[in-house]
Amino acid sequence: MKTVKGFASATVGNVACGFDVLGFAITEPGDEVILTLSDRAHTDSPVSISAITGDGGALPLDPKKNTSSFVVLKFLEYIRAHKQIDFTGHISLELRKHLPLSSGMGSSAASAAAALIAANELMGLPCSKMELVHFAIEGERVACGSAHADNAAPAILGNFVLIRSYTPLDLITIPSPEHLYCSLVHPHTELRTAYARSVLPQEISLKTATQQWGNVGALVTGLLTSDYDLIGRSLVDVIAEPKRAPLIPGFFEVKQAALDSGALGCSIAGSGPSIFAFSSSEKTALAVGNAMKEAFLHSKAHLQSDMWVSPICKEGARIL
Ligand SMILES: Nc1ncnc2c1ncn2[C@@H]1O[C@H](COP(=O)(O)OP(=O)(O)O)[C@@H](O)[C@H]1O
Ligand SMILES: N[C@@H](CCOP(=O)(O)O)C(=O)O
Repeated sequence: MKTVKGFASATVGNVACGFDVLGFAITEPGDEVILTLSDRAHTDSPVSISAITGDGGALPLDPKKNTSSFVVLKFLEYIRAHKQIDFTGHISLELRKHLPLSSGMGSSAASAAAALIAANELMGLPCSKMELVHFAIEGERVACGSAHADNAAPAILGNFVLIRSYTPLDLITIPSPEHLYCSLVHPHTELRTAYARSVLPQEISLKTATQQWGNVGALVTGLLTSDYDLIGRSLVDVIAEPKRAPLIPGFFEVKQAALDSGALGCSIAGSGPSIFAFSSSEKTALAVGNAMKEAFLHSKAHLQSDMWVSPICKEGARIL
């Protein structure tokens, strides 16, 4: 018997203007996956889920439906076909969820990334982290019906990740400026990723497109040059935020509270309902996060929320 524990932290997809093409990882919180390898096949499937904690019983135990076990199945198929590793044993998977579901914090991606980093360790590191991203993206298709990489890629790789192309997959990791901090606030309500995607327009005007890609280029430039003002000016989303903000009670009050407290910029984390803000110091990020929590509480919905302040995670998914 051999046991390995993997960890992957929360991620923020889109990063305002980068819908489906930009995301970053924070350091905490995250999901843990414990894999136990045994020589004998216990069931027809080479992977089974022994336990899930922290999900309130919401997640599927079927190994083909839970993102954590599904990606391990895909990983085993891949190393058999491309790495000449024919796995004949059994892997028992325990998932410990510390990320809230349907939160905008890349919950399904974190489960998948933690499982993949553990499986790769268990099988003797046959794949690079970049190879593992492919399986994590397929896990997103199982979780919410779309194979978007802006949570999956940073969950595995850390840092900021720009997805230049999906076919073929072309990912660029972008280092974070030294003094960039994220305030992430999760209101106690759910917004399913699949639904939040269903409200988006299928077509946009040329004017809207030029605004959006101008900001993506400026945001990437700001990150690469540590230009904090440019980062803040670039956090403008004219595609998803206008459609999704009405789905988040108190969004506009929370965003204004963040900016009034010194945030560089603020927008929806992923597909929401969480909201993130960037600051150029940890002290400001803490003040911004607290102001955002207060704004949720005093909004019409009187929402309680959880708040984290974090630098950008540079390591990505890792073994504990
Ligand atoms: N292991 C898993 N962890 C989280 N969500 C999962 C998992 N397996 C399946 N899902 C489903 O994935 C969907 C996407 O939600 P989730 O990823 O939690 O949202 P977000 O990415 O906004 O945090 C949810 O409907 C959830 O039930
Ligand atoms: N690009 C995706 C990001 C979804 O992030 P999640 O954390 O809410 O799953 C989208 O905007 O749908």
